[in-house]
Amino acid sequence: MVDLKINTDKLEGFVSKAAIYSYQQQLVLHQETLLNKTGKGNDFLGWITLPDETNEAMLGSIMQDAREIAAMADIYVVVGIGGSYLGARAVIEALHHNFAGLLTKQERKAPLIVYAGNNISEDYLADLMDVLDRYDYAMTVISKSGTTTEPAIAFRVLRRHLEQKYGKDEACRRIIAITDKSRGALKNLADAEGYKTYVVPDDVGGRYSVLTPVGLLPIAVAGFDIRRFVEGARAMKQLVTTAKTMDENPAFLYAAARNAMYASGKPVEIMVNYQPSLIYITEWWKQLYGESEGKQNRGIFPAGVSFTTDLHSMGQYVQEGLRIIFETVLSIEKPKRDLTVPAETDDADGLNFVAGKRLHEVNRQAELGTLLAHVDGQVPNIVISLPQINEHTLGQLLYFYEFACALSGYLLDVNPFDQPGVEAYKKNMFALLGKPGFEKQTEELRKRLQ
Ligand SMILES: O=P(O)(O)OC[C@H]1O[C@H](O)[C@H](O)[C@@H](O)[C@@H]1O
Repeated sequence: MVDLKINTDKLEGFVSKAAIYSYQQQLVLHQETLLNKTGKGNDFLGWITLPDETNEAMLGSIMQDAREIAAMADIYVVVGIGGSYLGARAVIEALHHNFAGLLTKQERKAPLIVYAGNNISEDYLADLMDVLDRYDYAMTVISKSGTTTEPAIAFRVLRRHLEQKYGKDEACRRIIAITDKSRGALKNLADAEGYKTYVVPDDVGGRYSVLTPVGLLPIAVAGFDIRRFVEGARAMKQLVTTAKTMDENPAFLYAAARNAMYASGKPVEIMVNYQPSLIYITEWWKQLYGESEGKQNRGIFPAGVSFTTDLHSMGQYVQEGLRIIFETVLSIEKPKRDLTVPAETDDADGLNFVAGKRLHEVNRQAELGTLLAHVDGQVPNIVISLPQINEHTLGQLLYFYEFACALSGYLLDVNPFDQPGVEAYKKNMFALLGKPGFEKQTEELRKRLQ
């Protein structure tokens, strides 16, 4: 069953319902194009059928690995960047206790997941190793291409640390590589060292890979139910790949609404949440939409805020800054916990008017009040709601975002499955570091920096 809902009522007055519904026919064609694999980037459509293809054998193998890892490690290091880590982190942080790092392993019932290889900060990695000196740990290194610099450097450093700590054979038992089936430096290394490996399928790009072992292994190690997660995605797949009208298909409505916003002069979409645990869902969404749509000098700019925290910083800009923004609120109907505001006899802080109310009720009124204030400030709002955060609803949500992204990219007439622009910084970095083969650029760039 799908329980994700999308509401575009608060776009009224900015774009007409007719303008949104005018995308209907195109969306039906794009849906077919995706399923028939006849559109742009059609060699990267393997993600569409992942929810059906992830069978019991795959889930069983990952869950078995997760049990073994849990038995040997207090900490599990996930080495990867971009699509090779954001999906796992998004789901894990959404499901985790907010202070998982301060709980014991027994309380967590699983190793603590930490992340490396998503930056090149010396301080970050050195600080991480201080911690890894003190705890039992294991790690996975995830890179589809197997050649990305950030995770490759982190893995080189951490591999040395792991081998010094446990010896080569035991270190080998504690490493799983997730990469291309046959190509890339990581694949070569994994073969040479004898690491266990999982494959990122050729036709699944990094940012669409959360339903492969790239996302599933870390999520399982963190103690969450990957079967329910895949089931959620499967339910959403069934809906968004078959429903042919805007009213039935939430991916149609989201893709159409955001394109109508863009066409009306609002090129910035801010994803809003009211739970800090959802910040990485926004980070994952930013990569998905930013890399998929930002090309050929077009695309909606994906930004994110976490309210009410950011109402005390970015709130001012959203309310009164340049009117180029629309918001998409990810609204959660029911919290996982139960906490009420206590009553005080002297009411010195004047808060007795909320005494006895759940904190969630206060948060909810903040959400509704903000929605109206922002709409009054000329910031239209789309609302995506989930009854609660759990593995099933997250599976639905992530697949919904993926399918809507593919449709939205086609509406913008770009290839939503490539990211040619990402290479520019890499080439410069290699040249500046003096990588063999980049000699000419090295000289040119160094001159420009003098
Ligand atoms: O999995 P990898 O090949 O290491 O790629 C990791 C990430 O970095 C690349 O530069 C791309 O921009 C991302 O789309 C990708 O997810």
